Amino acid sequence: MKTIEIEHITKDYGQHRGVFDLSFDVRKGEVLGFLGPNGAGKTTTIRQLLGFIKPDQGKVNILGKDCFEQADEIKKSLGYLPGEIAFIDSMSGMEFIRFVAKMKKMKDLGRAQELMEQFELNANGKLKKMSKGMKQKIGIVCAFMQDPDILILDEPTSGLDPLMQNRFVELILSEKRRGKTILMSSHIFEEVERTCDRAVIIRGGELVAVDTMESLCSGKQKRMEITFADTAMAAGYVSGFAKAVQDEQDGRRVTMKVGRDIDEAVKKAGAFTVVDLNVHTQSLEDFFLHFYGGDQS
Ligand SMILES: Nc1ncnc2c1ncn2[C@@H]1O[C@H](COP(=O)(O)OP(=O)(O)OP(=O)(O)O)[C@@H](O)[C@H]1O
Repeated sequence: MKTIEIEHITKDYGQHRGVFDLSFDVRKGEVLGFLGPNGAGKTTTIRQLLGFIKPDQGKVNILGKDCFEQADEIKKSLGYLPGEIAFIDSMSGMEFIRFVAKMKKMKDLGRAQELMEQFELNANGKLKKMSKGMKQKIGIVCAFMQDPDILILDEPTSGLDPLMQNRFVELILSEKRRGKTILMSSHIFEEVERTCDRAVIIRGGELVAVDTMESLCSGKQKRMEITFADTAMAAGYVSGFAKAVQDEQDGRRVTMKVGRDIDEAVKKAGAFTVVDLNVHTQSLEDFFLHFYGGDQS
């Protein structure tokens, strides 16, 4: 069942800025990664889901309701973390959390308290004196504290240190186990790889790819480096495995890029004496640059 449906939306800001004929959906209970370089149109898409702007063409629905016309009804089931949060600087973090809770008509702040503990957040200080990371934690508390069924998160870990990024991944995984539906834009490939079931990749406002993480990552390659006991063995290996290249400086060493043929690469080496072996996996980031093309900013 589709929880979020984006059907052929266009929001044209001119000069090829915006999103163009974009379609994808988020299924009930899945975590969908929404990826693309700066200016690709992720926030523009998310703002249409929140009903802040109306598509020029096409339809955006959440739970079968129109995101623009029925935004107020949808908001009851939705937790939203904006890319840039509009804080009221004169408030303390805790006052802001209470203010948001009041707007959401929440009475019980138990879940907010749990989240503050989980993210080691002391929200008593004034917002204007808080670091970007602390403000981001407040945004996370506000998005999750009502225990919504659907979460839309725009760059959720921006400003968080690696330890807190990890806590965030744990939070997403536990919410996923509880059946939540999550759409998350991100530049952090590791968090996408660890949390998402599928990913949508956009560039220049247009869809580039949509697939399961498993299938997207199956194209990831490894760089393998084998050192044999002598140069004759290395030459023998290269003659039997065309992808391998013998090192010009150290003739005992061969290097190659392997994917699904890793088994063949390893088994062929077994015919010789291996003295060293190194395997470097292509990062998800390097891998996705192939989809992004050369216009990363
Ligand atoms: N209100 C607006 N008026 C004019 N142009 C806009 C407006 N909002 C966004 N744009 C342009 O639309 C394009 C997409 O912007 P958007 O913020 O959606 O990208 P993004 O994928 O979220 O990027 P980032 O990763 O940098 O946050 C950009 O070229 C941006 O300058």
